[in-house]
Amino acid sequence: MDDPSLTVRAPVGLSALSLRGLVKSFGGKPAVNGISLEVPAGSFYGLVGPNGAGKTTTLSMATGLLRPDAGTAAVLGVDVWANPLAAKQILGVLPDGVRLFDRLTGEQLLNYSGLLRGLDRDTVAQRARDLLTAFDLAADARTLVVDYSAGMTKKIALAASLVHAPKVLVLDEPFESVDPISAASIRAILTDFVHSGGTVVVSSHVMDLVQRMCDHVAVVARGEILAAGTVDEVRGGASLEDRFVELVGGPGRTEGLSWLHT
Ligand SMILES: Nc1ncnc2c1ncn2[C@@H]1O[C@H](COP(=O)(O)OP(=O)(O)OP(=O)(O)O)[C@@H](O)[C@H]1O
Repeated sequence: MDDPSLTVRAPVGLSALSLRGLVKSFGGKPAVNGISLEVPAGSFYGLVGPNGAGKTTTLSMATGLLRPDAGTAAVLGVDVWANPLAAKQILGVLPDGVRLFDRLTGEQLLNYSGLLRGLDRDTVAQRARDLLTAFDLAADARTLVVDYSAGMTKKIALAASLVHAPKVLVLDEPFESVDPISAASIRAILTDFVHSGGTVVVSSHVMDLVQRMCDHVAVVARGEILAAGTVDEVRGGASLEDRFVELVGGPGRTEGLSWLHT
């Protein structure tokens, strides 16, 4: 953290997200194989792993979107599956492959999301305007979400996940399809959120971004956690990217594609 005065105000020792022994199989094939993870309150936590590692499956179980075969998930001590309404009040979620009510305009979608969360009309209208401005979508507030680009859709979904002022944000690939200027402003919004006492968990494939942005990281592969801790602990003096490759295994073989050579 750049400014030492911006200390995290979360209760000491309380996990923002506590995953214990999460298991999920699809058609008998294990996707998540007993994942346990403690995300400290006030941390900016990165979840990295190769394609198909089980990141989305884990985050879906952690946020009440996919029922685990076994294991538990709790947000700030509230069990996500035993007490879903209370958990969802303190959680903001950007799911993978965002499915939105895309026949609404961006502004209507934010208003709808806020009203669903029980906010009053005036509060929600003000927050919707603030979020549209913060995500550089004010000019497209009256455009249908179905007509948004992929990056704009990601941004409006992220804005919708914030409208009820959650305490813990779980974001699956928030930077995918987002241009560099928007990515920088999203990073600033998330960093500010953490500095004010919130917790952010992001999955990402971009190691450099995770190394710069996050203070903690977990490396997932084949449905298991290979390493977890502060970014410095996990990378152990190397770059996160080199450490990732070392943990997960090197690049695949390309010899079989000789027919592609010109
Ligand atoms: N609904 C589903 N039905 C069947 N198999 C699934 C389903 N969802 C995920 N899987 C399988 O579970 C495994 C983990 O997938 P998951 O989407 O969690 O990985 P990921 O780490 O998020 O990958 P990526 O980085 O490519 O998004 C994969 O083998 C995937 O094929």
